[in-house]
Amino acid sequence: MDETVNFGLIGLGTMGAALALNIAESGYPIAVFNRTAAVTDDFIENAGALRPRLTPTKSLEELLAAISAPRTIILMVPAGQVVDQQIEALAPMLEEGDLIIDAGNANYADTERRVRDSDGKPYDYMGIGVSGGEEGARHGPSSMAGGTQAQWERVGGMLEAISARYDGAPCAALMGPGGAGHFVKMVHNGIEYADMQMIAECYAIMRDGLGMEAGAIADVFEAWNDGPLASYLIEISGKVARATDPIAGGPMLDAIRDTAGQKGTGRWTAVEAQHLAVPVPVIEAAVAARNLSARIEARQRGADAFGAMPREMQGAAIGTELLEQALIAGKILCYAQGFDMLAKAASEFGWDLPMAGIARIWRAGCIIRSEMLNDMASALEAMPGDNLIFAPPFSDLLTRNSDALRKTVTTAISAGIAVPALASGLSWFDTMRTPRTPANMIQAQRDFFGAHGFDRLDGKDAPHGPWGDDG
Ligand SMILES: NC(=O)C1=CN([C@@H]2O[C@H](COP(=O)(O)OP(=O)(O)OC[C@H]3O[C@@H](n4cnc5c(N)ncnc54)[C@H](OP(=O)(O)O)[C@@H]3O)[C@@H](O)[C@H]2O)C=CC1
Ligand SMILES: O=C(CO)[C@H](O)[C@H](O)COP(=O)(O)O
Repeated sequence: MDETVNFGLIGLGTMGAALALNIAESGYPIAVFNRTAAVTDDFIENAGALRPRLTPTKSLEELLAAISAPRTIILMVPAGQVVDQQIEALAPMLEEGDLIIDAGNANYADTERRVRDSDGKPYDYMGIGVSGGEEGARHGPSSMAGGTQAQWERVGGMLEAISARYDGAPCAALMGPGGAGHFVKMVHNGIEYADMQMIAECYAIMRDGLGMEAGAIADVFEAWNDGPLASYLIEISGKVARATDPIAGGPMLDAIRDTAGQKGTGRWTAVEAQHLAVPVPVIEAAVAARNLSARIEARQRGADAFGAMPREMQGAAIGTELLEQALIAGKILCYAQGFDMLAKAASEFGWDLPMAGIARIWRAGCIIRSEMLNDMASALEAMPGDNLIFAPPFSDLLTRNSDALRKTVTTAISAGIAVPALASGLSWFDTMRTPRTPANMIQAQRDFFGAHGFDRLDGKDAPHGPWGDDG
């Protein structure tokens, strides 16, 4: 084994520490640096058998001195200014052939800018999206690389070596140039928000509508994890529902405040979707739901002013089998929107995004990993450029399960259980099967107040309405 240190990593937080151990374990000795030196000391002390492959350093100068050319320095720090500060601090000390990789969650536009800024400088720059949380980073993440083919050839071997595997295939691939890797990771996180929100809405129906205890809800998630919904997020939802509060006893879930945090990747997805004019309402609903969850005082005020929701669900309106079918339909609609967004970005930015390849590297390692992604990879391969809802087996699954989604949404809404993600998915699906929408009214209104014109159905050249003095 070659023990030359060619890699360095800055930021030994949750992800950086796990990634450094994974890289070392996969056969790549690595030097590490952390702003707070005590964290580096702890990290090294707890590195066990991997200790000889790890070089602790106490300054950026020491870090760079510990790495031999060709030097690759991985940043695993919070997005935004911190990344820029690290690049600024490193840049004067870098030499021809050095490569900086931002492996955190960066906004793809920042990555594009940083790649442009590296032009004419001695160092190269790559943005790589890494998913899988702490466990994935330690034992096998899914990595979405942005960069040139030459850059991929330089670091792809290492990324594949540390990655998760699905049927032996590594979950790491080159997405395209510049910010493409971070764009794909951003959409992954948007889908993650939507997946999580739809699961939470099913939990709300079980808890508030069906009056089920956490243990019974855990049973349902565990059963679902043996069916078409089998996925990491369903698996951990079962574990979460099963867990007992070590402090007060009782279900852990019941002790957790209902305000969802967020670091911004879901919001970036919604904002970028608007820039691209691509409809991703399930993701947008999931972001809005997190924002609303944070307004805990306003929600209490609303309950006091207008009466608390939800109401009890009447009769045995829906069962958990129907709920499972609804979630199957919702999940397909959400992924169809996410892949649609990727396709739009590819055509807008001139990226040759490997659509089926993206589904393939999401099959293991990442937070949204699921069995369904295997079929999605085949569908995207068989019908490139088409929306997933039209590709068997998803068209068949939607035909079979969309009525359950409708019944679930209408029943939940009748009981005042908010199901924004499931409902948005359904409305998107309904619109996708409506040959004549009410947009003719919008066009008439726009023409009335702004003389914006419209197309006539009969093709005649008369682009304005008879609005007279009112218009
Ligand atoms: N946690 C997760 O599940 C995932 C996170 N990510 C992304 O990975 C990146 C790191 O996240 P995570 O490991 O969770 O974060 P943590 O908060 O656990 O760690 C942050 C790291 O960045 C360092 N750091 C913070 N601020 C500065 C600064 N101003 N200057 C220098 N170093 C700084 C910290 O050093 P110090 O010890 O001195 O504070 C620490 O090493 C983020 O971009 C995140 O979005 C990606 C996928 C999953
Ligand atoms: O990238 C991730 C998973 O894929 C991170 O865990 C990220 O922090 C999740 O986003 P948020 O904190 O906004 O829920």
